[in-house]
Amino acid sequence: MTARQDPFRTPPVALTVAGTDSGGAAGVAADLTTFAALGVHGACAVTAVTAQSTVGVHSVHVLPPAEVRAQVTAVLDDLPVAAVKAGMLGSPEAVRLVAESLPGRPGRPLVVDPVLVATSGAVLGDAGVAAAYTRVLLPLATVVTPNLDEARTLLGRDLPRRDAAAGLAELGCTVVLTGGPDGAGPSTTCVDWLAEPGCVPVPLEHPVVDTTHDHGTGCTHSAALAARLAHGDLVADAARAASDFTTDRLRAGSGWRLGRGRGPLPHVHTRSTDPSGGEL
Ligand SMILES: Nc1ncnc2c1ncn2[C@@H]1O[C@H](COP(=O)(O)OP(=O)(O)O)[C@@H](O)[C@H]1O
Ligand SMILES: Cc1ncc(COP(=O)(O)O)c(N)n1
Repeated sequence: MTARQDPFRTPPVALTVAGTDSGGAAGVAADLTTFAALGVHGACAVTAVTAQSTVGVHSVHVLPPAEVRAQVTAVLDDLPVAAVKAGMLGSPEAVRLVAESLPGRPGRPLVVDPVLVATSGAVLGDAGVAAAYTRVLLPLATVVTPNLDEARTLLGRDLPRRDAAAGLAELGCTVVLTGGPDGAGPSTTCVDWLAEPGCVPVPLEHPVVDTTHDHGTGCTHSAALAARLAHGDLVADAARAASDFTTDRLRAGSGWRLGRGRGPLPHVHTRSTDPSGGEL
């Protein structure tokens, strides 16, 4: 029996270090609801407060590093954190803080979603943040989950998806390069590339979901990956499960109509669309 089927079992704990989204779609909101959906207790350290909605990002307020450190320390002092997810960090200082306090290691893997630009195009991490990710944090991450634009910015080169995934894996972390629909004509398949250091990259394919409720998709995917690692999955299994969970939730939300722009995914509000009824 899994943790989700047995609500009386003490769940594993995952910590997200990320920004808030006032619209409740991305960042800390997506992470905590995804953790809950996958039978994990979520703790959080907030790095930035954003005024944002389904339409776009209106303002960003990055918190002082000392406030982020205080939250991380409070959680680590008390709770048995089994996995960490870093989302929007917002400043090079916060990137360094995560590297110092929460490096990936056996027993406490670190998933880094290197958030630089929101779906709406707003900048959530500048060139200094990108440089700190590459130099300081990615070598200490267990898994990194950039989209293609983020991977190209981090590498400073325009490469095809597979090569970008392999290039980042050379830093010593496993990479899941996420790929929503390409935009280059109608496509029925999304391909994420899984690149483990020293191994040939493997494509993880799943069907494209036609939906306007996709704000926070990358956050959902990386939080699901951290949740599965908190349950003890191997990285490759966690990556596949994260992809399945995200697709299932995109499908479940495709009939929702919330907001005037790109709406949130339903992490806990609707039944699984997985026909096998399997535990995602
Ligand atoms: N429309 C979609 N249909 C199916 N899967 C999708 C869709 N959009 C994104 N995904 C999947 O969601 C996950 C997060 O991807 P992505 O959208 O690239 O993240 P980000 O929000 O960081 O750009 C990946 O597994 C990706 O393949
Ligand atoms: C606080 C915060 N963190 C992350 C994202 C990225 O999510 P998306 O790529 O769906 O805009 C976001 N918009 N806001």
